[in-house]
Amino acid sequence: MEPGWLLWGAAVLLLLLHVLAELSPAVGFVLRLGWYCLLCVLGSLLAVPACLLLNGGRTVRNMRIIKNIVKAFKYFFGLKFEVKGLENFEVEGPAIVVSNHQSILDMMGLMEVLPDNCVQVGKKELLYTGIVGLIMYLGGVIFINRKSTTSAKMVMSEVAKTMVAENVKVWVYPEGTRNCTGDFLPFKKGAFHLAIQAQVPVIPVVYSSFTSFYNPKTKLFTSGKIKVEILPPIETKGLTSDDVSDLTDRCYHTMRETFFVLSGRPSPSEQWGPDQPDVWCGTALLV
Ligand SMILES: CCCCC/C=C\C/C=C\CCCCCCCC(=O)SCCNC(=O)CCNC(=O)[C@H](O)C(C)(C)COP(=O)(O)OP(=O)(O)OC[C@H]1O[C@@H](n2cnc3c(N)ncnc32)[C@H](O)[C@@H]1OP(=O)(O)O
Ligand SMILES: CCCCCCCC/C=C\CCCCCCCC(=O)OC[C@@H](O)COP(=O)(O)O
Repeated sequence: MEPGWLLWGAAVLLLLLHVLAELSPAVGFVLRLGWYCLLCVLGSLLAVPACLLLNGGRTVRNMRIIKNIVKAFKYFFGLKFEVKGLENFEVEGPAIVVSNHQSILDMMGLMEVLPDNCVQVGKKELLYTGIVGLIMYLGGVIFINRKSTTSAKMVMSEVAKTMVAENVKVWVYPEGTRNCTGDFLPFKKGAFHLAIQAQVPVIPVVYSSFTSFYNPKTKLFTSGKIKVEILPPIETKGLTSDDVSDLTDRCYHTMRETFFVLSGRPSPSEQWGPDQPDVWCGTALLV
């Protein structure tokens, strides 16, 4: 087929998709989410050779390459980030970063603020998403098996040693799963065990609620603004395993309070629970 016809075909297809998306929010939602996944695949196709050529294999240095590519994604979706407190990342040495996790779109918010030398903890299933899994592996993502507490704890304990030896920050989503309910899930304690075992500070990062522009239940995915706040580090020097619960609670309450402020919603004490408890925030692929 002639290239001219191909271009015409692509233009007509894009126009059709655009009209469909405008006519039906559900179609628009699926198309936008599909486009996001396609961007992740295309970005990975670009990043994998760059990471291999420039850094030779699996290393946290690859996160810079990944970050620079992913930071461009927001323009395709009309998303704006307003970031406060970046200076709080400037701690000497390693740290545990904890943040709320609403959707697979969080990847964009993550890369918007990701400090140097920082890797994320992710579920091992992500490793099997083809080229996207490969780029995560090359970026140094630490994969855990959520179906085995013993194995997840062993991996985390190993991380406590290596992050100090290699001066790396580790980003954990303490809710342990995506949650787009407009509130927080209870925090799991792995991140806080890790911080105390390594005697490194915890840096909380809060993203405002996505529910005004992204809601899988109502098939909403439009442009929007996300407020991000990096809170001051919480020291763990001298804390022991007895302090894990207190540290977890402290982070949870500070972050949840900040979440409601950033989201322009009444403070937690004035309301109860999630506003849409059964909102599911994912794609079937990422089970
Ligand atoms: C260029 C284009 C690129 C395109 C884009 C692609 C890629 C970009 C690259 C990188 C970005 C990657 C982003 C990845 C995001 C991934 C997000 C996720 O996958 S979130 C899901 C996975 N993460 C987590 O689950 C972390 C949070 N979970 C925990 O911390 C858990 O505690 C756990 C360690 C996983 C264990 O969980 P489990 O449910 O099995 O058990 P419990 O939490 O109930 O704990 C049981 C018990 O054990 C105690 N505990 C926990 N951890 C420890 C520990 N380390 N040491 C000792 N004890 C531990 C815990 O306190 C409980 O005891 P108790 O009840 O007595 O308190
Ligand atoms: C050979 C297999 C081919 C599969 C191709 C899959 C292509 C997938 C393409 C793009 C996927 C975008 C990946 C973005 C990564 C987002 C990470 C993420 O947010 O994972 C969710 C995880 O935190 C929690 O999972 P659950 O909420 O518990 O579930």
